[in-house]
Amino acid sequence: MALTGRIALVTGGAQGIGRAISEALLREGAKVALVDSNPEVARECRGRLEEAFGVGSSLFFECDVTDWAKLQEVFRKTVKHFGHLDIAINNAGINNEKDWQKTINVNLTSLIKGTYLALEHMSRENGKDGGVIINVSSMAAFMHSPHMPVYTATKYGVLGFTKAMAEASAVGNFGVRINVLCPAYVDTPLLQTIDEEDKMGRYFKYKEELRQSMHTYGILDPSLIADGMMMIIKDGSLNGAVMKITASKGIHFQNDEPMSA
Ligand SMILES: NC(=O)C1=CN([C@@H]2O[C@H](COP(=O)(O)OP(=O)(O)OC[C@H]3O[C@@H](n4cnc5c(N)ncnc54)[C@H](O)[C@@H]3O)[C@@H](O)[C@H]2O)C=CC1
Ligand SMILES: CCCCC/C=C\C=C\C(=O)C/C=C\C/C=C\CCCC(=O)O
Repeated sequence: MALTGRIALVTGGAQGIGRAISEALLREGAKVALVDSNPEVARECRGRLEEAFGVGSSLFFECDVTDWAKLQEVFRKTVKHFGHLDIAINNAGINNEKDWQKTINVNLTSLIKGTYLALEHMSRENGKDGGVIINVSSMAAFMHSPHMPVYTATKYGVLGFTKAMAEASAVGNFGVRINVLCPAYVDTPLLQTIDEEDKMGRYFKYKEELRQSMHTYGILDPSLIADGMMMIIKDGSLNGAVMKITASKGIHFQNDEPMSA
């Protein structure tokens, strides 16, 4: 997929991984709608992106992805403004083991809603031209960390939902490729939550173990995650792909064993 003139929507786009992919897309000539709930980081991000890529290239929406009506409006306004939608990246995510229901709501429920909204605007079923969706999971979907059980559960959920949806898209001829990305630790403000008792709850006491785990497995640069996303966006053969990105193996794919009866 050539990216000039393509239209992308990125949730959690103003910081960390979301910002890195937004910048990569803009560099290659795409136009990007950035959706973020944090007005401060969004303001800073907006200034930088408009300076670097021009005022018309990006759109900013202050929106909490858990607000269903607002999220619907954001997709509608993006399509109205740019004319259509080609790429949706459901990236917004949090770590909050204390308010764990919020973690499920942001990381899983809202990602499912984001996927359905993206399909509404891209699927051939709705008379649209197709596109690509990337859902952001984590290596936590493969690692069973005892210090982040609900976060881990949401990332397992994202993995399973996305694989099932990819097959639904193939079977239903939606014309939309749906893939999942599973990074290991990435150098973003999310990692700092291990020092926040109100986010870690009963697992706060394990923060040194988590720090040690980061040391053991390494911490990736967000630009590498953006590189992986760009590979998925550009490779038209990928649907249902599970891309892992780790310090030890770099960008690689998970291959499931075929099920036997
Ligand atoms: N940083 C890491 O080590 C890893 C992160 N991930 C996943 O990557 C995704 C992005 O994470 P990071 O960039 O690291 O986090 P981050 O905390 O640096 O950035 C997340 C962005 O999402 C926004 N956001 C959070 N809740 C939101 C909501 N309810 N509605 C709208 N926007 C919201 C934040 O304001 C922020 O701008 C998450 O899904 C995370 O679980 C996956 C593997 C590793
Ligand atoms: C509740 C505690 C959270 C603390 C850290 C915050 C965010 C973590 C984000 C992740 O998604 C990272 C998850 C897992 C990575 C773990 C190991 C990767 C090892 C991969 C390898 O090299 O084999």
